[in-house]
Amino acid sequence: MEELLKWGSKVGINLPEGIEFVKDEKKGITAICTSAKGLQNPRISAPLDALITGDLAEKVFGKKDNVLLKVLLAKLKFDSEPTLVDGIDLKAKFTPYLNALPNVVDSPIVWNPREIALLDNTNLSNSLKERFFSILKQWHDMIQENEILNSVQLELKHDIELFQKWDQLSIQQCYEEIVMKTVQLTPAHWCSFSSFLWSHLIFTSRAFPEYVINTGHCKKSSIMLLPIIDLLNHDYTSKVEWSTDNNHSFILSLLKDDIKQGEELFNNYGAKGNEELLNGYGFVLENNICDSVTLRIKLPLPVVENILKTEPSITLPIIDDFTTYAFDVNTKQNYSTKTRTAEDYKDGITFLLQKSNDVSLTSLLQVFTFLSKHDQETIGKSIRPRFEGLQGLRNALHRKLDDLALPTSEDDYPQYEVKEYRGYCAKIYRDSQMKILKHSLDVLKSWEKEWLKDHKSQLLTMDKVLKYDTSFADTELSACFVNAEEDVGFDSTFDLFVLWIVVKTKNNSFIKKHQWVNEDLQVYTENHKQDGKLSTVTEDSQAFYHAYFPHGNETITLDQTNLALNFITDNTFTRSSGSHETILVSLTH
Ligand SMILES: C[S@@+](CC[C@H](N)C(=O)[O-])C[C@H]1O[C@@H](n2cnc3c(N)ncnc32)[C@H](O)[C@@H]1O
Repeated sequence: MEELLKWGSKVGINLPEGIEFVKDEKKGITAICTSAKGLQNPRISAPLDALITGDLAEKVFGKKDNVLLKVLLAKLKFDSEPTLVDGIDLKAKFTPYLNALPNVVDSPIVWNPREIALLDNTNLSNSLKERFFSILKQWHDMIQENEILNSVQLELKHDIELFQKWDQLSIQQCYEEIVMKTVQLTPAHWCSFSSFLWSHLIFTSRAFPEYVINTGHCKKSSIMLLPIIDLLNHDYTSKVEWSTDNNHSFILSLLKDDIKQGEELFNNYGAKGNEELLNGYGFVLENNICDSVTLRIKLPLPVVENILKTEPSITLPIIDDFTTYAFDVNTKQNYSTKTRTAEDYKDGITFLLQKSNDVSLTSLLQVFTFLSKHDQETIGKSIRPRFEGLQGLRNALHRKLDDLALPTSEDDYPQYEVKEYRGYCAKIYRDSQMKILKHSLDVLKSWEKEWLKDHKSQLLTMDKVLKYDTSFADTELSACFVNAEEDVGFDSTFDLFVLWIVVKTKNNSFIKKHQWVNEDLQVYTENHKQDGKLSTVTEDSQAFYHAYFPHGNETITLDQTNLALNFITDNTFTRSSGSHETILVSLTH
């Protein structure tokens, strides 16, 4: 560290008095205020010449590009030969910085198989191979495309073959064949994938946007490294400003005028959840108020097209709407779906559930409502699809929550050790994901309770039917089964509703309180006269009829059962919680 600070002052990095860099077991290097008087709005600045930017990559490899910048860092770190730019050896120039960079960033990308097993059933584990491949592909495509790097291809044969047989590789092989060389800093070649992976993680965990010093003259996505400034750890409450001057220096200002002795100085990497922090930076925050659960829903593109066309008010975000870089303090920008087409959703619709707001939950519910809607129902007016959508969403969240509670496969990999810190990160990440899901389920439950209350007069439960329609309960139902050889049991309130409709229409005996059901039935039959829906007996209706009347029934026909079953299917929802109660919703009431 001393060497790095000495180098920093030589190259013009300006650090205020009263800051000491101290090693912390969990956070690595931390910047601590040592001044008895405290620090007031301290600023750290670094001149352009002390930075590692895409311009250097361009001078070495002929093109300014983030991937080539990562290759440059790998070259400086692992190539024993000098890297000359304008007569200066960059390797020698940046040695103190290169030596101070962490050997390993604790991203799950470089965890061993046992550690990865601790993440079983989380998003991070489910997408690990996909993310690993996208880094490998970045490296592979760059090697193929760049003429200067073409010359080293022969030495990269092993890694290129790994790329080619990627589909057959297990996580364990990735670890053994690639990652071990990365974490042990023993890549076969400076341009190998193992060295690229080290560099890639250095960039994901500590890069800054170049546009701060080069506004309008670089791509928005261009990144760079800022020695010493990048030693500051993350706190999402820290107020900071990133700026520049006429000489393109980078200036980090901490907007806090009372940093006390012993306090840590923080940068702010943005409002990031633990998934993003763990994946890109290798750490998590306990009680992270920015934490979220990412839900990706893949729908057939014609369905997406239909939503975009008919329900433009439904918000359909994609992952890019949330992707933030190390440098985006203003995360979760506003996004507009107006100009999107179904093709934009080929990788799915992405929602980020958070405890702090219900925005995503509301949008998700709209999507589930849309998916539950029949042709004659509308999103705004019909309450049945809203209730059914809520049940569908609740089921989906429950499944995710249940998956997260399953035991992991950690014991399958006894040959590997678990690093305590990684075990800790996995636990905090998983627990927080579960807490957010439970919170969302609680919110859905409270919404359902509210709606049930608000729409009480339009809803009918079997309990209420049995309570008021005493003739059905006492005689009409049993009369249907007088010839049954065995006692008949009713599987569900859904089935009872179908039988109720069958019996009441046959006997024309709806009680006054339930006349609206009779009216709804007329409307329903009328609505479906044109489309022929009711003229074909469905397989479900046949199965229902044969289950209850295996030897037929003298007074109840298959056609009547078909009408009742269709009516009940289309006009009820079944609660997913507890009793799985079916509730009839009025069309006209
Ligand atoms: C930009 S660097 C900060 C300097 C770093 N501590 C070092 O030793 O080089 C980012 C890395 O610091 C660590 N880090 C930053 N903020 C942290 C925090 N709030 N808690 C734990 N680790 C943190 C993580 O290892 C992360 O990858």
